[in-house]
Amino acid sequence: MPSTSVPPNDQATKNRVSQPTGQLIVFTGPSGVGKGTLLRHLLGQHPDIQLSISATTRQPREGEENGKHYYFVSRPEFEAMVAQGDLLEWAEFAGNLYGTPRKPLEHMIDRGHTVILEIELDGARQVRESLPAARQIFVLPPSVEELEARIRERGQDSDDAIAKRMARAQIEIQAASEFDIQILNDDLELAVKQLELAVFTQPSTAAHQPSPPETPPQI
Ligand SMILES: Nc1nc2c(ncn2[C@@H]2O[C@H](COP(=O)(O)OP(=O)(O)O)[C@@H](O)[C@H]2O)c(=O)[nH]1
Ligand SMILES: Nc1ncnc2c1ncn2[C@@H]1O[C@H](COP(=O)(O)OP(=O)(O)O)[C@@H](O)[C@H]1O
Repeated sequence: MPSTSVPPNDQATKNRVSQPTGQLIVFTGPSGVGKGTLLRHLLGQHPDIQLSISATTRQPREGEENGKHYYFVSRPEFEAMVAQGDLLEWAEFAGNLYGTPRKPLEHMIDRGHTVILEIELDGARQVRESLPAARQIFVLPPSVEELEARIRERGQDSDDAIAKRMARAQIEIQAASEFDIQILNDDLELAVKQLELAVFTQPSTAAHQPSPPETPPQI
């Protein structure tokens, strides 16, 4: 796959001499499927991979830190970011706004990093339009019942927030086939291995491999 660079949006970027560019990976799946868990394992093994930090109007959960898990902002602050073109993509999810700050992402990609955007379906679709070379991965749950059990077990969302997430989950799961790669998160260890493979395998290389002959060549 060709590397993905974020379109330049200022003069300094346009004037820069050519540098290695990294790849962008979009990572999507219904709330509670285990995206955060899978990424923690992946980043534990590959600390060079960067995770984009989103802006959100959601209230911080217990243990979440501003600037580490999210940039927690007010709705007017978020709307100002949108108006100034500061976000690569953004969407409303379960009553809150979420978006990807453009500048830090450009910086990481330009420095040659692999960067992962953990974002919901609408945002993934926006990135597919603006940066079609970004690899898109979708995580599936073993079942909708198991998904709800995981959200409840996590114990961090109100009943209302869980109901909104479950309603959205049905729509998101139906869109899984739009993504380049689907990973079933049933056995966690297996799913982490599949994620590693999805991130580190270059699909264009595989696509250009000659197919093996059906019968061994005659000598
Ligand atoms: N479009 C978009 N979605 C995001 C962004 N950041 C997080 N999300 C998604 O917003 C949804 C809700 O995230 P969160 O409130 O942390 O809940 P959780 O997924 O249940 O842990 C998830 O599907 C995230 O992937 C972003 O920058 N843009
Ligand atoms: N393969 C798995 N099997 C069982 N439970 C899992 C698995 N993956 C994640 N979980 C659990 O599911 C819950 C939701 O995971 P989380 O990573 O927060 O999901 P997401 O980031 O997609 O919202 C957590 O309690 C987590 O420990």
